[in-house]
Amino acid sequence: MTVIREADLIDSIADALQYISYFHAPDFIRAMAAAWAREENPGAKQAMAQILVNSRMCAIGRRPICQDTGTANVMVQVGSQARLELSGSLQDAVDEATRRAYRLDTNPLRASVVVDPLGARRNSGDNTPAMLSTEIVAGDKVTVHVSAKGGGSENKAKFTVLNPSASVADWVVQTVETLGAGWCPPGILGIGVGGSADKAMALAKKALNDPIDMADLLRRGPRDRTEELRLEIHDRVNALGIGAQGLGGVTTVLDVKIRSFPTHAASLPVGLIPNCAATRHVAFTLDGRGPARFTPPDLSDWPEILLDQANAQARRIDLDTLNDAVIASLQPGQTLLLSGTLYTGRDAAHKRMVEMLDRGEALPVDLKGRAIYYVGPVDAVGDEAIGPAGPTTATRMDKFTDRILAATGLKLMIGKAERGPEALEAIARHKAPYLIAVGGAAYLVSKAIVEAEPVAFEDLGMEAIYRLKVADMPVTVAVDSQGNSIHKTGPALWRRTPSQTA
Ligand SMILES: O=C(O)C[C@H](O)C(=O)O
Repeated sequence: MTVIREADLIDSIADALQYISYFHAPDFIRAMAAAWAREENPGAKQAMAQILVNSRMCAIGRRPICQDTGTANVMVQVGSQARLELSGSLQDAVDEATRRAYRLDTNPLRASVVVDPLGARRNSGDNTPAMLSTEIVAGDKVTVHVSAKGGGSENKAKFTVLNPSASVADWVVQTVETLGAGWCPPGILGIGVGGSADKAMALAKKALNDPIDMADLLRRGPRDRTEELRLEIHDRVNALGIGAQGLGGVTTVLDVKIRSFPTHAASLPVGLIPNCAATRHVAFTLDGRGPARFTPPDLSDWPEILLDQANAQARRIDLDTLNDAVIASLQPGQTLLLSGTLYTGRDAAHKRMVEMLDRGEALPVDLKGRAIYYVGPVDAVGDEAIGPAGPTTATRMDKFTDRILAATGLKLMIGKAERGPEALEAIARHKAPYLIAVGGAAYLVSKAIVEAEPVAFEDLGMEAIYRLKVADMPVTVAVDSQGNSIHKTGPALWRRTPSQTA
């Protein structure tokens, strides 16, 4: 019987969480670089360029790829001939590893987990508890899959039970079309087919840990029904034209991973979980000889990309002198470099602001004529003004938008992904455009933030309101002051007929 020490397990999981916070896996870099190289829509290509440049910066700077450093998803497979020497529960050990990783002073990760989800939704402060799953397998080793799963992509998880004669591909393609861009495409689709409801979702999650090998599959052709289905879904989803960040383009998915399991004769359960541009996972095996070691990828794995050229064509906007003429002149798809003052505010801050307005109270910040950035940043280290600070999904703020715009005179919103009908109407009514920064380029974006100061709701942790000073922050106009949205026109332009259907 192999004995695995608790300290080795904890150290290995903590190191894995740190490692994946700043290193994309080489298979992901290769797939994203290939998608960037073949992209035809300049806006989508630029978004992927930012993702790749950000990724390389993070590998060098050892800072998080995305401000959403995710929930810690840990799958532990214990060999039946291995013994885990634990002082408490496995959950306790995994939580200790999570706590250590997320609170590491040289690279603190963002605490995103809230306890009491139906009530106070208080941030646990250290990203615990981890999402732990376990399995007893054959053998005398312990294998652990560690991933950091972002909220934006996890929010788009879907489940259905199809009629056994129905098409899984049809359901997946129709479903992805409804997901919008909050999951930060281009990414990976994890699909679980069969089993029971819970089994199908677990399979989908597991599938996301499988290597990205779509390029090989395209080259050699399918060998079985699962590979045929992967190819069909890959082709048909990319033909939807959603593209990077939902801007329209050739690539929406880099790969489609499918796992299946026997199921009831009456059922065809299907789970779908997307993974975003900040796909982060690693696996290791413990054999009783000490903690796992992780080898950093080679910097030559990343393509050489220069962003300066794109920035040279961007329009500079001074946030401190915004006026109606400037606002009215913003065009969907235009790239901007923002400088000046803006405020942050995301889910919890919006809810609280609207509750204050409902009670007739004054807000703690004056948003008149200002821009708000939907962001929950990572804490700063060293001489940083702020840690990685990419945008969060704006769609979640839609229900608050009309009220906030009407009550405050806010003039610009910055986030990621599309706005829904309610927000588009509010934007047109109040002539307050919506801009997007690239989800998954958080460290790059943070380099444009030169000052950051929490000014309200500090009890909300990363959801507090900050005053930021930015210098040349790169954004794209997504919705103009008339309510015209690039998330409608872009994908419509890039939609095409799938080249092959199995
Ligand atoms: O929480 C965040 O910072 C982002 C979130 O993952 C999202 O994609 O909306």
